[in-house]
Amino acid sequence: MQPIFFTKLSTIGNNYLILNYLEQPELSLDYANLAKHITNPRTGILADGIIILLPSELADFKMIIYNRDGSRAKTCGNGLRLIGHYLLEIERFNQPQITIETDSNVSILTHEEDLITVDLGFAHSLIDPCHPLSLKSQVTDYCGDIETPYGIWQADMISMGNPHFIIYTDDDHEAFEEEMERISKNYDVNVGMLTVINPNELLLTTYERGSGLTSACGTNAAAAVASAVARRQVNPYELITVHLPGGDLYLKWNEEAHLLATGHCTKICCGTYFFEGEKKDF
Ligand SMILES: N[C@@H](CCC[C@H](N)C(=O)O)C(=O)O
Repeated sequence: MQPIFFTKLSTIGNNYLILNYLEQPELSLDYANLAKHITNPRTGILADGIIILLPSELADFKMIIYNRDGSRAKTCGNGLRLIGHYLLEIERFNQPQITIETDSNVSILTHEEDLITVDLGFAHSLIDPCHPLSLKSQVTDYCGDIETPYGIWQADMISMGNPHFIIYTDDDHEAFEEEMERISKNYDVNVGMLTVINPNELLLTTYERGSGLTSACGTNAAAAVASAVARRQVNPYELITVHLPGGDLYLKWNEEAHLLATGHCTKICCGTYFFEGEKKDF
């Protein structure tokens, strides 16, 4: 039985267990298996995933993300801000900005008091990965057709380092939950149903790859803003409020066409989980 010390943090209801291996990387652990067990709502600590915090040779710190089902994620917008919040608390975020390596790239974090902003960089098209979205992008550069029981849907196929489909609708998002799950599993992507409220406000529901419906997904919100800016549905260079089931996230497409996300983070609890390896569920 291996004791795993964790800290659980949440931002607008998207919550992760942070395992701090900065001082002594724990390399022998099967993190994928651990993620499945430790996040189990009945026999573990309910969470959307785990984040392993490690030293980095490329950046100030490194983080590795596992979803609830044990799949590894390339990056995590909310997780990056949660790591910033955690590093502030343990007094390892003493400079104006820090850099975090993920499986996808290096992201920059800044803070004002305890409000963390993450620069998620460019949005890219999943259709043509060499195509960063810009105000000159054409819809055909990033939008593709997908087959659904409702007919052919159009999805904006966007990478924020991890893969996203953004689907526009004016209908109630709840009606599409099953279909979002099917699309997520078929295409191995995070799926966002998006409604444009006005040029500074969006409504978004996300079915996350590997974690299911969550209260909020930072990279999906960034992909939604990138799509909506490219389609001239929301204003570039201004703060866009994205209303998510767990609350509001504030995003901006800046002058460099980078996506920035800001929102509050909360520490929920910390403790020790006793990992038995392969365990039987009830
Ligand atoms: N909740 C995250 C995204 C986590 C990873 C995602 N499920 C994936 O597998 O790509 C966020 O806030 O970005």
